[in-house]
Amino acid sequence: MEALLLRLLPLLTLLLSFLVFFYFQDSSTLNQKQCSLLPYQHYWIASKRIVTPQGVISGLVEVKEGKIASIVKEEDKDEKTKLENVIDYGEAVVMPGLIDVHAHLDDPGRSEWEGFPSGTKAAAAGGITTLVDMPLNSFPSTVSRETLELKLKAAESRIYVDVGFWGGLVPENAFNKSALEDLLNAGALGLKSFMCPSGINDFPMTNSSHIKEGLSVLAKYRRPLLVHAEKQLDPEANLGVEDGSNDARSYSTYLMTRPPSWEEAAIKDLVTLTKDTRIGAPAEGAHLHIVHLSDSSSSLDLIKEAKSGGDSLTVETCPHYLAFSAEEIRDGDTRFKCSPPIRDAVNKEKLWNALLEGDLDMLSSDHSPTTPELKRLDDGDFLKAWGGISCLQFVLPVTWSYGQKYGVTLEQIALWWSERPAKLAGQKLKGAIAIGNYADIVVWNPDVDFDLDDDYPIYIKHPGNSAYMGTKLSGKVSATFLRGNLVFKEGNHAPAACGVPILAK
Ligand SMILES: NC(=O)N[C@H]1NC(=O)NC1=O
Ligand SMILES: [Zn+2]
Ligand SMILES: [Zn+2]
Repeated sequence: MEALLLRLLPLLTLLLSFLVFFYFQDSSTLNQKQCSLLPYQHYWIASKRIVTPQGVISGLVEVKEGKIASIVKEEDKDEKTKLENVIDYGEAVVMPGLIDVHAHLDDPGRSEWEGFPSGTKAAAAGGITTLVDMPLNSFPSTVSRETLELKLKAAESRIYVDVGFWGGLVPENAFNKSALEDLLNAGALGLKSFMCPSGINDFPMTNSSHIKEGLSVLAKYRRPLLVHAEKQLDPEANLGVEDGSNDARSYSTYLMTRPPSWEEAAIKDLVTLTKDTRIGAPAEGAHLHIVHLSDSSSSLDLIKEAKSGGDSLTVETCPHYLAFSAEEIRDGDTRFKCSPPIRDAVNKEKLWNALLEGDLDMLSSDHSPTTPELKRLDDGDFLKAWGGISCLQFVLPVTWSYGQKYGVTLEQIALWWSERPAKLAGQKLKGAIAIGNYADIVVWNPDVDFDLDDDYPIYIKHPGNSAYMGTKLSGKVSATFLRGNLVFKEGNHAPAACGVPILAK
């Protein structure tokens, strides 16, 4: 009996390994099916307008196992190019997926404001394939290894696009080098801090000394510090709201509470500190990134000067500063409240110029949603309403629609929304349609207009809070590929949430 068993053993082992092999192959195919609306992993995307770093070409992009395997121009195609599984998008634009380096998804802790599933579904529907989540508005704030781990847990199997995480630089950890290193070693892509109250209790503001410390730690990691650059100059300013001479429902009242001089004062401090990031200076290797610039006057001049002096400094603005102006904001319409505030039309024109001239490096959403109650749409009190624009799903069509007047090109969109953000977030295999990169791709139709009304499929949690509702936009996203998976197609998402958390190594 024993002898028989011994002789059968090799056979049994073989049988068992076959079973194991087929079981795993089957479950991965199954899983694959749920991640992608396509039945294959090796295919070609054809279009007459493919946006590459070398310009817009007509041709084909070969996708194999999640990466871009080759790019073939129409004129270089011959019989040897063996094509199978071609998806022909015709005139539609094929562009690298957008990378939003500034979004608040509020998960865990305030998922009634947004949350990973709704936020990343909105991102996929809007052509964003990667976003970097801000360390505040969720609870607790992401300011340590432990709180980053809570983020990762909350994101598990719930993200429809890739998500990276900024860690928070706050007074509590700024002078604690090992705590900051711990947070960076845990994978935070960089740090973020505020120079004014953030509106979130467990995310207090930092001063210049905290920021200096942060930069010195980041230098070693070669990761950036993102700063909300507003410095509260006269918090006691009498706005006359109490005595009724200024109406809290009027936008101009809110505008007075946060003048451009706040941005200018913060940036003055920052450009003193960024001298340390120059080659040969003590914080060489660190980088400072100013988020959501609104003031296009003195603040911008200070940034330009620092850059030309060799400081490692970049700056973003957001679509809402480019789309809207203070003059148009109606009394009580708190959907438009954000900080720094949307300023006048002259300021907006100058921001566009700075973007076109290359003085502004990139765009981000600063999607900062909340509930309708906290947005105070019922009483329209600009002073009490939550400050934050809800927009994640719409940034591509908004940039395109409002940019028409300025002759914005497809290459510029890819530069502002993909290539430069990828660099800031340290993502070498993202941000461009290039061989070897992840196949993170958006397909969209610049010529298709749509109304953002109640019939439009919107995935952000509280569409009514968005300042873009009720507008007409051009540039409709038809497909989004994430690491080769077709995760969104014509209003439908792939069944499974197959985004990956992105951690720095
Ligand atoms: N906490 C938070 O999201 N604040 C953001 N909202 C806004 O309008 N500007 C911000 O920095
Ligand atoms: Zn901010
Ligand atoms: Zn923000």
